[in-house]
Amino acid sequence: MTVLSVNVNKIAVLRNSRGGSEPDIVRAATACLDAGAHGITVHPRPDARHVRADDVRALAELTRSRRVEFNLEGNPFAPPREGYPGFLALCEEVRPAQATLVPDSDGQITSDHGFDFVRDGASLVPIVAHLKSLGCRVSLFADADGASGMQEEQVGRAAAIGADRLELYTGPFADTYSRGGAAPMLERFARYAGLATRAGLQLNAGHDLSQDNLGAFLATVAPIEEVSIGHALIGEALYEGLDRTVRRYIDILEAAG
Ligand SMILES: CC(=O)[C@@H](O)[C@H](O)COP(=O)(O)O
Ligand SMILES: NCC(=O)COP(=O)(O)O
Repeated sequence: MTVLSVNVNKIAVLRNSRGGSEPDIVRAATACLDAGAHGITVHPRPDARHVRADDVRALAELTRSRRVEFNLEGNPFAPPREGYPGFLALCEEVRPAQATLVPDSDGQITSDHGFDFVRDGASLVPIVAHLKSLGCRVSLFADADGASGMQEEQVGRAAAIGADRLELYTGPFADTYSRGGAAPMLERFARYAGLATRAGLQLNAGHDLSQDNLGAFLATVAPIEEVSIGHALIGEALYEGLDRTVRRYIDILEAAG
């Protein structure tokens, strides 16, 4: 079975909007694990717009105590700055079970592309080796739709880098799925997955996956070891939790007379 790692970045977005400590990211992650999630993902960004270094430390502690996977995502080339020690420094400190390298530029609103392994492969080799020496499984964010170049060439270069897995960037799939007619895109993803698997790479997938599109994706693209899901899952949790929560407030008001 494909395992689920819940990305809790959005809990920190809500928390930071008021500057306090609620909603509590460790409590939210604990609820996800209690519900059966297999791991927790965060993607701290250099501008600390949501998850911060302290959150990374607290979630590393939680996942260690629960013996589940902690997946830390980020750009290893982004320089450290005040409040952000840098992705590699965080990995050295907390030793996540999985480090997922993502080629985001600073200030990017969200991840929107994978690595071009022909261009970036050589620079990734020592970073991947270092992370593996720390005991991390290493995954590389990848454009399965061919946006970075020919699939055969991209997968061939990716396989030579030394990483364990590729994370298929599913944004383009989710986009076409929401507009209808995702079959050609799914075929491209399935083809890329076949090439990568034959090259000895395991596969993760993530970005804009949701209750709506996940089943269709997994029915066509295989084998996927892990999906990391955050934005849609937290939004869906609001819809699914609002009814119960509002009823509790009504109960309090009624009890108060
Ligand atoms: C790599 C990836 O697809 C996710 O980590 C996504 O980028 C979440 O990051 P944000 O929550 O900052 O959008
Ligand atoms: N790696 C993808 C991830 O962690 C979550 O992406 P999204 O569901 O927030 O788009």
